Amino acid sequence: MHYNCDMTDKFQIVNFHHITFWVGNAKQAAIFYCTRMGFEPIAYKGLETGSKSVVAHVIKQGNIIFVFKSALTSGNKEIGDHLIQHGDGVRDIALTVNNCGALIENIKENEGKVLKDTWEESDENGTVRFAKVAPYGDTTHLLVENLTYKGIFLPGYKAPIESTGPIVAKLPQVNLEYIDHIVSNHTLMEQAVEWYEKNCKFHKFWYHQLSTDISGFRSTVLTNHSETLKIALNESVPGKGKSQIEEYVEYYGGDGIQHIALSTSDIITTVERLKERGTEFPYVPASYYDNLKERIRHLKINLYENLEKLEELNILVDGQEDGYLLQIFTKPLQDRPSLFMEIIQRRGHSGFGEGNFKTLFEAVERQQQARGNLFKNVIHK
Ligand SMILES: O=C(O)C(=O)Cc1ccc(O)cc1
Ligand SMILES: [Fe+2]
Repeated sequence: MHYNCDMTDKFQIVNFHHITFWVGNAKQAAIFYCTRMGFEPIAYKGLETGSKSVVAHVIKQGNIIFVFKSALTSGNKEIGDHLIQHGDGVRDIALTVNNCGALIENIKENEGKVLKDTWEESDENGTVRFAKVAPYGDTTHLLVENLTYKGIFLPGYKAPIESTGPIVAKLPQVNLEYIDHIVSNHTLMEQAVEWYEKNCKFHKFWYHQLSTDISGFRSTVLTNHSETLKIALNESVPGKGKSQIEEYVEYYGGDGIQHIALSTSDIITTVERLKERGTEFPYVPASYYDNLKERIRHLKINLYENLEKLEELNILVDGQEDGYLLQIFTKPLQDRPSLFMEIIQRRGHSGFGEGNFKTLFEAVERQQQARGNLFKNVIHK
């Protein structure tokens, strides 16, 4: 059956609610993100709260919530298999929706995969309705419809049982504010793009393709009806060698989340403080900054930041007369070259930094080369 009516009447996907990582040791992973990136513990469930099989440490910064989960018992096949396949990584992107039931009905009409039909959970702070769906690979979306909930996170979670300690408390504030966009890597992205278009009623926001001497990729950006939420999907374009998308898919063991872009309203201070905390950023060649002054003039960007400071911190700039954005990637945040973060500041520019794509791509490619995974003249079958 085909719907002609506007499904956005029936449901809306409003925003990112939280991101869940499945990791080998949730306690240690959570403290890594607190120490390196300035998150703070806000909620917990584990043995002490009556959660016998899975532990969850919930950390927050601005509106950004990360949840780290690990198995407490031996023989947890679901989390165990996920770890063998993917290593530590993003399992789920929870989405805030205004009508869980209507979204699930739409997915069923489209024969999209529903992992778990709607259910409700309550505690003394109220009730939340959930459902769980699967867009591609082993990545899932928990749908979260807040019916009456007023607690700190979600039903069943309690206050954290430990703090980050006195030294972390002294570290400078990073001031990350919200999730700007999320990007996934795919062997082939078309099916996943269609999944979001049909099931979530997302529409295409942007499309871009680029190649270097060795490799290339294409990227499709999707957004919801009111354009409050953006996700991008990447796949390789055939080139002379292995692309960073292929490297990711090989090490992650399938399609999955490549980066999460976190926003700040003062990227210079944010990046300085992330560096003080030990977060590492890839190098951007000086030639980028040699050209930047001219590009800024050409694009008629009214740059507020100090150019030398941007160069010192390897922050990139792109935009046009009516607005611009500043962005930087971190290095991968675990041993496998899988997940990294992007830090982004928008000054009146809601698009993607087309003029930075190649520089960002090449900065990752240099790391790929250092890992011994960038070869020319690989024959593609
Ligand atoms: O512009 C952005 O936000 C990007 O994130 C661009 C990008 C995405 C993926 C890559 O592997 C390299 C560059
Ligand atoms: Fe990005």
